[in-house]
Amino acid sequence: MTLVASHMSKSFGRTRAVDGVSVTLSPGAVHAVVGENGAGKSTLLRMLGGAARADGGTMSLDGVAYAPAGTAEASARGVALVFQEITVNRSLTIAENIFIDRLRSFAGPLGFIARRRMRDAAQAILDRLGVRISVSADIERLNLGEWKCIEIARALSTSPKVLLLDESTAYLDHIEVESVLAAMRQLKTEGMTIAFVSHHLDEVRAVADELTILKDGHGAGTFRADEIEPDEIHRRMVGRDLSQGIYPERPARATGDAPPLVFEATDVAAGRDLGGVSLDVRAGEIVGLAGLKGAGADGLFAAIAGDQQVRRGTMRLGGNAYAPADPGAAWSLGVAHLPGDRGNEGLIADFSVLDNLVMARPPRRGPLFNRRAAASIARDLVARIGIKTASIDAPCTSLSGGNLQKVVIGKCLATGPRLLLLNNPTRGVDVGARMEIYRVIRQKAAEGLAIILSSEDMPELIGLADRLLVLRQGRIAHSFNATADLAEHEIVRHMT
Ligand SMILES: Nc1ncnc2c1ncn2[C@@H]1O[C@H](COP(=O)(O)OP(=O)(O)OP(=O)(O)O)[C@@H](O)[C@H]1O
Repeated sequence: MTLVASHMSKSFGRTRAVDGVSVTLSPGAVHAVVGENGAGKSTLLRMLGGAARADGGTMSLDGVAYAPAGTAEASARGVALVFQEITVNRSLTIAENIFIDRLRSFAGPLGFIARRRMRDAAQAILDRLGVRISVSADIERLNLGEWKCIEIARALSTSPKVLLLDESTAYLDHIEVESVLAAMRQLKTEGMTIAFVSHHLDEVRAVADELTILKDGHGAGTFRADEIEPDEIHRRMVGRDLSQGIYPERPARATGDAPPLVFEATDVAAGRDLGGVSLDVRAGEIVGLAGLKGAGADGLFAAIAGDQQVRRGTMRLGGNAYAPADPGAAWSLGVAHLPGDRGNEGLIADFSVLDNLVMARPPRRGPLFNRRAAASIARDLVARIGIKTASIDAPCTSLSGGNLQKVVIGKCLATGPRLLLLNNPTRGVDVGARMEIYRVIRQKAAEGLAIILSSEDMPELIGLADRLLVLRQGRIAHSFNATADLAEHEIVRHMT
């Protein structure tokens, strides 16, 4: 099915999120949409998928006018959209989540849902996607990437002709990314029309036939994917040359006394995943953690951040025994945690940018909230991290996904922590903004902050971490004492 969208526009108040953008999505082809955070990618996809009403422009499907009033109408016309944020309902089963809009189609003559049939159908879709998820698994125990796969399966359950994926790979580890990219290739050969948003040009180059670049709501060109070089894409997206690399220079290794130890874990076991890990982090150090989902990094962060009680082993912070009873206790002892899922854990979306930035440690004058000090902290962070927002009082619901991520980072820095736990800090963040964030992280380390960085992005670990630990099955499988000359495959080799 061919989806033609001409001169699409959408404003939010005075923000022209999408301004006169045209795209043509063709059957049997994958069309990537790339651009900086806030460039209008999600808004464009949402209009195509019926989740946002266009202010201007026209669309057609195989030549027939198409102006969906909602996602249900789009779906009935054969267009399915996977949203950027996680929308899985944790109180439902995996199969119910996949068929959430069509539960009734599994109802028998007496109105009971034929659960077995629904489960089999759900499993068939997951298998088609190539991901190893069993429908009988407990949904609460799945990780973010697996939830994302359930959402993609939900989109496929309607047998769409057009599939729109908004940053669906951002939550996946590299094995899941491979599965989803392979599924996209397969769907393409079956004649599906596919559009997807990604900040990873390697993915774009791996599967896309065409790509459209958005810049500040405008179309900045549509190209055949094999006809444009990554540097040129970056230049058009960001408006500057990034070929010099996006990682800040590493400081020379200090000679003389080693900086003080900030954090030590000895044989720490916690939850389901963490089997016994020892590590230490010194002031000014960035220690990287690599590993597949469930390999232990999330469990380790949960233990350090006070989200999960330690089953065995000990932790020390600044030389003192450290066993936070809950996340509040960890924050107040100077441990800031940037969670992997900003939607569920990091932000209160209805609150303003200011409120979210200072939430973890609101400045006070006596017993009262000091709004003037809070505004000054918020303004400083907005400028330093480059948060694109109409004002510090705008609600976080008005920010694009990548800018939300920057707010979570700002929130962590605002507390002046001594240990910072970063879980995929640049998930969904565009390359230009990533560069800014890396600069801030490096600068904070230079000021003495101890940082543990867990990431699914191998180049990020190599580019930023001073040392790297590879986790496998809850334990440290390998340590690299330097990362400057590491190749991705050397890390991956220890992960599986
Ligand atoms: N509901 C909303 N209310 C107000 N402004 C909004 C709303 N949704 C989006 N915007 C604004 O529209 C612009 C485009 O946002 P959009 O989410 O489409 O960007 P994006 O390219 O998908 O970014 P990202 O890569 O960060 O996800 C941004 O300036 C954003 O702040």
